[in-house]
Amino acid sequence: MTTATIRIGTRGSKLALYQANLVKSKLEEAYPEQSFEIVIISTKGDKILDVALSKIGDKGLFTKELEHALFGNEVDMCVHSLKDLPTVFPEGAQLGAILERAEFKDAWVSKDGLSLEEMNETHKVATSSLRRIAQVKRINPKVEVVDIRGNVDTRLRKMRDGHCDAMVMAGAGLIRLGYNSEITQLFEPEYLIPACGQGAIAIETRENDNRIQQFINVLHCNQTYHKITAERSFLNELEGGCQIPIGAYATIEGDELTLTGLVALPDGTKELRATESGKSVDAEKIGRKLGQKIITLGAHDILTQVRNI
Ligand SMILES: NCc1[nH]cc(CCC(=O)O)c1CC(=O)O
Repeated sequence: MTTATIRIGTRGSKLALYQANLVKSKLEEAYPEQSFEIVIISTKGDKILDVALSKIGDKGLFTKELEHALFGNEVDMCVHSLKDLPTVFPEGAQLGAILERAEFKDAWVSKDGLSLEEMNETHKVATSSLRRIAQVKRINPKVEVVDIRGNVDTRLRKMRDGHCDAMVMAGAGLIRLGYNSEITQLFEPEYLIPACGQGAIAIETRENDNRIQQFINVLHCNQTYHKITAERSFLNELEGGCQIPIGAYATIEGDELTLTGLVALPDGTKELRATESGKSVDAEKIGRKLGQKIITLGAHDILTQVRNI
């Protein structure tokens, strides 16, 4: 099965490149005769670095230009952090494959090794995710939360330069870039609920592109697919994006999937949680059911309040 060079589209950040190269090397291993290349595409999210992510409010911030390249036949697939992908694909695009999920927990990165619980009014915790802000404030309302942007290296440098005393970041991003030693602690998911799809790498393709689909099938992980389907269907039911404090994580035992979701106020004063389970193959239904359940608990009030801030 050898065809024209297959082009893999990615953002240019170190993390994005790492993920795209991971996909490339797995494909090269599976298809030694086929040639693959990486094509770097810059996105709006890479260009706007001075505005808090939660204020930009654009769902396809890190993905639109990549999809443009996909439709314009400049690339044959796009590699994304699934977390950055809107829950609904644009017409003509689809989730071609999802790699086995790596670390999905959030990590605590503390300059002097203090835990979040040990900190007080003098300590600054940096994160620009409303979901993390809400949960940090719930765990320890004393700390000051400050915004931070930029890639992982920039953030670590900013912390060393005194911008903050600690940060909450996706464990997956740190581990992929070799910063394991910077992780003070991983938060258990039930304590600090991760973002829907966190830690999963997605391959987006053109609909009906059978040639590419055949190549990427070897990368697909069905268990991960069920988990992220449940998490994203929950997110979709709540019409959430990265501007809203929503999180969820699924676990699977045997063929039973359990999904726990969170909707919170960014100041940490109110938080709703709920759990739903069922068969893995019904992941989408479980996500929708959990969304409905959390709405009956009062999620709409929270979401309306957040949108009006
Ligand atoms: N929002 C940015 C983003 N998108 C994906 C990751 C890390 C990798 C992942 O979660 O899969 C990160 C950084 C972070 O949240 O700390």
